[in-house]
Amino acid sequence: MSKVKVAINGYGTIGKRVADAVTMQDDMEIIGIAKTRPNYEAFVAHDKGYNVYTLADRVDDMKSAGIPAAGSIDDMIAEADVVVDCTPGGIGEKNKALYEKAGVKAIWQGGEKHELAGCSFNAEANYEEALGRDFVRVVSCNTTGLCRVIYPLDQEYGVKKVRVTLMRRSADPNDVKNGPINAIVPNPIKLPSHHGPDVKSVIPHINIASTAVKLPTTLMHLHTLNIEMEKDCSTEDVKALFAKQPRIRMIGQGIGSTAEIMELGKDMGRPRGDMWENCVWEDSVTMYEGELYFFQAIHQESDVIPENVDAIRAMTELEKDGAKSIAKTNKAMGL
Ligand SMILES: NC(=O)C1=CN([C@@H]2O[C@H](COP(=O)(O)OP(=O)(O)OC[C@H]3O[C@@H](n4cnc5c(N)ncnc54)[C@H](OP(=O)(O)O)[C@@H]3O)[C@@H](O)[C@H]2O)C=CC1
Ligand SMILES: O=C(OP(=O)(O)O)[C@H](O)COP(=O)(O)O
Repeated sequence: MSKVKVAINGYGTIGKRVADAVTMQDDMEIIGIAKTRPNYEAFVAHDKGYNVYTLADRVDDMKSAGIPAAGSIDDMIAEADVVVDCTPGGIGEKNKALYEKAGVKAIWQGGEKHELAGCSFNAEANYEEALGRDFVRVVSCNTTGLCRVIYPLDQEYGVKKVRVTLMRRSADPNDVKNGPINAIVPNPIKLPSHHGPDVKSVIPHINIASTAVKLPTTLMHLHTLNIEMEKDCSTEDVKALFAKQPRIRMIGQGIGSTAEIMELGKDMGRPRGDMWENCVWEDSVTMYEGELYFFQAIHQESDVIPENVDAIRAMTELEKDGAKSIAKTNKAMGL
């Protein structure tokens, strides 16, 4: 069977990782990536063997900088079965007409609105909803992290109410433009933050409210969760449930911070030191007066990457069973 042809439009933090994760799969391949300028990321993409495409009026700029551009973004889209749009939030929306015109399937990221795709995706929670669809949005890093813990709890015990505070990294490690560098910023001040409504775009019946702040750190996000459930369960029940989820890692062994989790990712030899799983502190999992409390850390640069691979598989119906796709993706990535 021929491989599904995938194009990456926007080769930044998320795009470069999706490209590498797709390359690790045996049922899909990267036919090209798009960059708007010939910076170091474009050179690395070229050195890795990816065909580099660019905006129609910049093909010559790319060539004169030393990157033999394969053509325009339109040319790339024409070759693809699925485009994974990883352009900055708000830009992807403008590309929808291009994808419709070319009759190509497209995946957007969490920086775009739910309405753009009409289907917000998390592999564990609603894989089946994306089967055969033309347009899907993989929810943001924080929303992905929330769905991964809320969905199994809801399946097992029925979730009555979720209250979550998100302490967000303010910028990615390579981002020299954003901050704060010496402040804690309620973001947004007007509540709730987008994360609660976003969870409902994947699992509509969940009662959830979220608040969020930005902190002067680049490594990871950290969530404090408080969940009420319909059925009784113990601390040990929840730990056991989390431990068997395919994209949750229980954290202990003296790890007391996001910095040490990032060091663990590097020590494990993960590409770029990525941590694709939710990292739940085992000792934080606590049932108190019938309510669940715990901390989890989310690696914003990488947790949505396996979800993008599963979304491609669902949309192209390479695999109808979500659990099988998750297992296949995880195995190929070494997760
Ligand atoms: N970073 C994160 O923590 C996460 C981000 N997301 C979401 O993923 C999406 C992408 O974010 P992220 O990877 O961080 O963004 P980045 O800014 O790191 O990367 C976006 C890339 O898109 C390229 N680009 C800009 N304009 C265009 C264009 N018109 N056509 C093609 N490429 C373009 C830029 O490359 P160039 O140099 O070529 O201009 C840039 O490298 C957003 O929706 C974001 O909300 C989701 C989860 C986590
Ligand atoms: O999807 C993310 O976060 P979010 O779930 O808080 O929107 C990424 O970390 C990007 O967030 P940003 O829009 O603060 O760069």
